[in-house]
Amino acid sequence: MMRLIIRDDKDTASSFIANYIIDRIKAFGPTPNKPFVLGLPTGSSPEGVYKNLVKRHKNGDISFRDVVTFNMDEYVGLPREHPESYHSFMYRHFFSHVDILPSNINILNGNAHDLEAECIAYEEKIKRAGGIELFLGGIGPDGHIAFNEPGSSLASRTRVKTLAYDTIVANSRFFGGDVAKVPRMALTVGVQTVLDAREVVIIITGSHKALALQKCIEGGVNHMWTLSSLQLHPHAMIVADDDATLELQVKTVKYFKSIEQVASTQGFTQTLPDISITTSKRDSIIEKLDSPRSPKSSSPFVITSSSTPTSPTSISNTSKTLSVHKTSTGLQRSVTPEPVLDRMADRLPPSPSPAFAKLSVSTPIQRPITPELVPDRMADRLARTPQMAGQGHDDLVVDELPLSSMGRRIAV
Ligand SMILES: N[C@@H]1[C@@H](O)[C@H](O)[C@@H](COP(=O)(O)O)O[C@@H]1O
Repeated sequence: MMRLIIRDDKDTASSFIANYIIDRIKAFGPTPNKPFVLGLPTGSSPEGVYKNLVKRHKNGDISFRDVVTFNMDEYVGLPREHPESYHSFMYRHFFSHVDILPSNINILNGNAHDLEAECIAYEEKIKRAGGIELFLGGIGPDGHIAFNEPGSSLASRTRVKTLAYDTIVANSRFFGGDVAKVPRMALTVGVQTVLDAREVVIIITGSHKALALQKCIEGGVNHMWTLSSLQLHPHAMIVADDDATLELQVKTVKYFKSIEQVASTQGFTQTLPDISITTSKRDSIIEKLDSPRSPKSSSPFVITSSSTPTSPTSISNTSKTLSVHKTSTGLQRSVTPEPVLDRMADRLPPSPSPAFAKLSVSTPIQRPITPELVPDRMADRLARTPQMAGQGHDDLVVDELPLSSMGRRIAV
């Protein structure tokens, strides 16, 4: 399920994420041949995360030498050297301060001659790098992720995008408050590009993002709040500060806080993707779990706890993690045995029954309904169409229905 981690303020949310990313990189153990692929955002929200990453790097806690990065987006037509280009932002806040190899940095080129080709090539490059291990992101106040503005397809991939007016206004603060100076278009990874990452971590801070957080967590999956697509991701985590939770129900906040608390007191860290499980292995596990049981293909996987070392910055300092293990017994999953899709049929008496037969359309049902509460005038229209009688529509013709003392009779 989606995790929501709540911290008091932006600083503690930022350091939580930075520590989390460092833990992930360390656990992955990247090498030049097997680098850790990290998706990165811009914006004011992740600035604190970068600050912490740089600090930890300077302390000698983490190296980015074997990390490959893919940025989410870039403005179209803004010179790369412009202080507000996402290229400039990334070097200013992160790349210039750590040991990442310039050849490992990938940012969309918003000045490419052929923008569409640039986007296609970017997707290809991500694929060639083995896919994104962890995508860090922020959101706009309208719930957009990267530049996937409201209404973006949830199946979208890297492409050219016209910015929504809300975003132009919000981002004008980086252009001296002048809306006219904000580029109208951007290149952005798609919603599906983000969902393809093995893990997604989103930072949301400030009361101006509270409605977006509420829509994305308590609302349904909706292309008008593109972050809500994370509900479909098996390993998504949102890290919010208190202010960003202002629109959430109290019980939602309490529940997510309790998950973290219980995990910590019970000695479980909520491990996300098993680093050793590659996409293909994961897919085959899912396939096995989904395939019908047979002596040969039955999938003996069960969720258990195991002891593995965790770093001091994990959610708890205990040593248990949740992971998938093989067992010698058969499939053990605590799911409802058979999905029960529709119980309504059970409630209807078996047909034909006298009660059911009475429901035929030619027999008006008498339902006392207050006149002004009848919004559907169809019955009236049908009754006023005498030519339909005798034309094979007898079953549709209803009598002119007298008003009863209780209200009005209608036919269905
Ligand atoms: N394309 C970026 C998004 O990736 C970012 O999440 C958003 C929020 O920025 P901020 O964190 O400054 O609110 O800004 C832009 O629209």
